[in-house]
Amino acid sequence: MAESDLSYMSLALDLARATKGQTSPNPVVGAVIVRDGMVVGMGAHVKAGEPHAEVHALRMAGELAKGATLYVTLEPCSHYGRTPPCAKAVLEAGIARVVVAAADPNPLVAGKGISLLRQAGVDVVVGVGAVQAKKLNEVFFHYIQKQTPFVTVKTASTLDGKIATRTGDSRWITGEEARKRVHQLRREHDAILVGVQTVLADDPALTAREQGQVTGRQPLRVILDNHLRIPDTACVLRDGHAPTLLFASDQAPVERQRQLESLGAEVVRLAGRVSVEQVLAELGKRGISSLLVEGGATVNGSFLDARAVQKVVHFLSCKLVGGAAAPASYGGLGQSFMQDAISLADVEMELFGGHDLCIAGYPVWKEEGSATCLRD
Ligand SMILES: Nc1nc(O)c(N)c(N[C@@H]2O[C@H](COP(=O)(O)O)[C@@H](O)[C@H]2O)n1
Ligand SMILES: [Zn+2]
Repeated sequence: MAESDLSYMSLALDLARATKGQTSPNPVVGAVIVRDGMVVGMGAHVKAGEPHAEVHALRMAGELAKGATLYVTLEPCSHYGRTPPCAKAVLEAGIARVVVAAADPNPLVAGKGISLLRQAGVDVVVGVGAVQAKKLNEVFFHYIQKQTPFVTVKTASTLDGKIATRTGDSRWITGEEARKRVHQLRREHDAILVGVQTVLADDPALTAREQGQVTGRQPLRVILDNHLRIPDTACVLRDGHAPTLLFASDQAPVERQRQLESLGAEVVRLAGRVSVEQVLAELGKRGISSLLVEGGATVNGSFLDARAVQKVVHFLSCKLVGGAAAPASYGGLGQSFMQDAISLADVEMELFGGHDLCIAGYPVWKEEGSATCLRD
């Protein structure tokens, strides 16, 4: 692999990274076209339904694309979706060499883009920057294969593992810098989920804010509420910043559902008690590819017990509150033995404001789980 291949791919990865959070359910993709050592075109996929990264780069390069090398972070597509196939456009433009970071796991593409190019005589190299490209598109890779959202559980606790004091006070565990990062995380997700207990205790807005202002794309707000106990006055029903979806049991009062619908909320009734598996299947059907769970101990524990967590983002604040009755980040059944503790892989740490440590990693699941109901 040539040194220059890595550096041009790194530019393509930067272009893709810049669009994080705005292309769902599509991947983030960057493309760079190089001819005789000069960058003659570049582009990124900006929004689902709009042209793919390769098309933007080809348009910029124009005639200069002939005989050039295309660096692209995801395999050029071969299918007619919302837009025509990029592999065809690459061939028509006369590109001589294509360097791909990662193959596309979309079953409609899955290697066909690469084959099409190779069959037409284009020199194709696959795997340059693959690790970074796959991580950048971890949401897309999960969703396109499972059809359920990639779940990130975000929690904040004190150093002694508490998410609130014994009186239930939880504002604020972390400082402003860490909270800024949480709003960025919210903006990058399609939906954000809490349980009704969190709404009753904190009345959160569940919006993505910048300097106190609700700006940009907002996640769908999802509340797990078996008995429809959410009050009419709840911020998520009143502020109009984003739609609110309530998951309830089919035993919940029909009259209450009507009242909540008249306030603009959507209610989905599920057979029996609301389960993590049912919620994820329903959100997946609605095209929600990423879900940020910001629940209390019960909801977080339910996701953990269901083994339905792809990523953990934990803010650890250098504070102690003590109190045997003060709740911890994850309730639920939990593990009986330390040897069954769920380890995180690919752990990354970042310090915010000098006192809040953000630990992010990927739970390693040893086996498949079974249906887990929410207890409230
Ligand atoms: N190589 C590549 N570049 C892009 O810029 C892309 N957005 C994709 N996406 C692939 O095509 C599917 C979406 O197609 P439409 O936007 O509906 O036409 C997406 O699922 C990926 O497989 N690929
Ligand atoms: Zn394409």
